[in-house]
Amino acid sequence: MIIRRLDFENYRNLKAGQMEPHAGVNLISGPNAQGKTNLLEAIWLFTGGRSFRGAKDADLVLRGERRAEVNIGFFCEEREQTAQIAILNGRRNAVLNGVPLKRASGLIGRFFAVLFSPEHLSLVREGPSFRRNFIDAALCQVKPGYAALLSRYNRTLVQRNALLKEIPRHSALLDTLDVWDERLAALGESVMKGRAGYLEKIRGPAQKIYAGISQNKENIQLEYQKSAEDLKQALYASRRDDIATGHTNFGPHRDDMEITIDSLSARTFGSQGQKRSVVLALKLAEAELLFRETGERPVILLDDVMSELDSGRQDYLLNHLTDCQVFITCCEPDAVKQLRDGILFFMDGGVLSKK
Ligand SMILES: Nc1ncnc2c1ncn2[C@@H]1O[C@H](COP(=O)(O)OP(=O)(O)OP(=O)(O)O)[C@@H](O)[C@H]1O
Repeated sequence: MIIRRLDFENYRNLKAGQMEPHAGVNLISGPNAQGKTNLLEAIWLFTGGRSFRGAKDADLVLRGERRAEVNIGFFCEEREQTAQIAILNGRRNAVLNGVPLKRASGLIGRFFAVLFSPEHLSLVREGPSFRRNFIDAALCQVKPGYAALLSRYNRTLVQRNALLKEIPRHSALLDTLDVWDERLAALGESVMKGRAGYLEKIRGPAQKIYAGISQNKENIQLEYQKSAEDLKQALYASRRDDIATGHTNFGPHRDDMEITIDSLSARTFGSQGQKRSVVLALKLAEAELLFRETGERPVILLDDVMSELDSGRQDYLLNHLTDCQVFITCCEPDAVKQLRDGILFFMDGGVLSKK
């Protein structure tokens, strides 16, 4: 997947401009608040997803204007293609190869990108839900039916929890718990199998990439941690606790992914740079898996990735991701000097220029 050209009009603070990116690395430098992230966000919208900053579509239009538009020409599935995103009246519309799509989400599966943004550091810094979400989001992209399975599991979990809260007041309802346990255990086992399987696949690429980032000085290990080995049995055994607390204490909603660097927990012992490197390795490994599943290498979007990384790690990102097209934003003037091949852009007040 290669973006050949991109133009924008009234997208956030990007008034009007265009770029012809390099097929390799595109480094977008500039001081804070100039529009670098806005540019990555505009590219991200072509995945069919919403703003990765949780913004409403209406907020994506330059203040005071009615309509925003972003166009790309890109090479995918061995042919040149075009796509357009337009935002009008708080709605995002998409056109693919001249054909208007019913919904902007119709672009899902037609344009692939993998994004690193500083918010993703929660994956290592925060609690298990961020790690579960990472695996779930990645699986939804590559495994047909996984999103539906997950939502069935979550719905069943909500229903079981509602029942647990009712049982103390209506003891006859205890008899119906068997049915819900059976259902939840079956769905839960499938979710856990899917996640553990994904981890098996991503482990090798993530280890290789992490070794590259750390210049072969460190190793990471990823392990899926189940809250229960036999879910049906665990649900049965914890009924008393579950009824007392009013929620289900075992299942994939309580699982985690343990990440260690040289056998020490990345969350507890990792430095800022190591944590950042772990998240990068996971994201780049996700891109590798997308390639294996779809045959397309996603565009890599790295927002504000350089800070906290030493020059060796920065060098890896700038000069060793040779298989895919990469867009990197950065504020560090020194990082820019390390770029060996690629194009250096400068963003100033929403105006993009080549350096
Ligand atoms: N709808 C909008 N209309 C006009 N300006 C906007 C709109 N949305 C955001 N902005 C402006 O865009 C700027 C932020 O741009 P962006 O987040 O891309 O910065 P950045 O260059 O990535 O900075 P940093 O290096 O700090 O991450 C802010 O000044 C903000 O006010």
